[in-house]
Amino acid sequence: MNKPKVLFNYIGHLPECPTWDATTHSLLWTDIIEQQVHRFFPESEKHTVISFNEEVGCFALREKGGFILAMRTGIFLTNEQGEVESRVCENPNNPLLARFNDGGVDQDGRFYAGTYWEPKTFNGALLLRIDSDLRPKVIQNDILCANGLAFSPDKQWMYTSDTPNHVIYRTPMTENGELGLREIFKTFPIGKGCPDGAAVDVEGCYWTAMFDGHRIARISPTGEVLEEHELPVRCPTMVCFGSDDMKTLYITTTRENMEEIELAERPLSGALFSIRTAVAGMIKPNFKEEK
Ligand SMILES: O=C1O[C@H](CS(=O)(=O)O)[C@@H](O)[C@H](O)[C@H]1O
Repeated sequence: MNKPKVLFNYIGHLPECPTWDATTHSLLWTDIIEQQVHRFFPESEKHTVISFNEEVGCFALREKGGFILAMRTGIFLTNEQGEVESRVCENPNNPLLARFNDGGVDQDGRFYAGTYWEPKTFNGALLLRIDSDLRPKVIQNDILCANGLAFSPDKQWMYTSDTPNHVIYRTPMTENGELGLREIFKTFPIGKGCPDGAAVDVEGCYWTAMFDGHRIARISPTGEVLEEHELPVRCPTMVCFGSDDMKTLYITTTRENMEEIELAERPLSGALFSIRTAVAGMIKPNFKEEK
């Protein structure tokens, strides 16, 4: 089995939302706490950073060029340089209590972004969807930390996870994107790591970062753990597929809330890793707008 490799010499604070840009052959990700979007070109090792005024929980590339970004106070459209063109909507949660976290785009180009209920007092977070008409809809609630968004290749299931609640959910979807009732897909015992950001491969298997669990797991559509890939860090945050054959799994990790003693023991906490996989991953589509 392939071992995870360090992608390049970079240590982030809270890297999330790795996104492969097939047009430029580059990998993007956000560093939520540092309020930045990074881009790395694996061939040339060129690295660029765009800074924002708020935490960027997640983002997607727009079909028209530029980004759709879920920042603490709302969802924004920007150009390629990250300059804000318009605000799509406000954060439907109180932004003083909940920032945006995980998100992405489904195969029909709709953008989803979930929040993180930071006081952790109850499941106060939610999942929001922006369709091509740019109208926001809250599509799910009863979440503590929205995570793990991914879609099955047959478009029948939306997967999500809730990291501190140790659970992966799946929700049936109709052809036009209507969602049914959320159901539990898999739960995880306390102390063995919790499901964080995820991606799906062409066989419909769900690859999840196991936060607090030092590993990435590949889970079959029936919930069986098929593969596990150990990492030299405790907290991977999210994965995405990329490269020309879509057989490279890129992994973000974090050093958020870690003590000096742990950072000394696991100095790669916050680095980006990659693993070559036997099966290709699904392409992450760009966000589609009508106007
Ligand atoms: O996605 C995220 O998940 C983690 C895990 S937890 O909610 O604390 O269990 C969190 O630390 C991180 O800030 C967030 O981006």
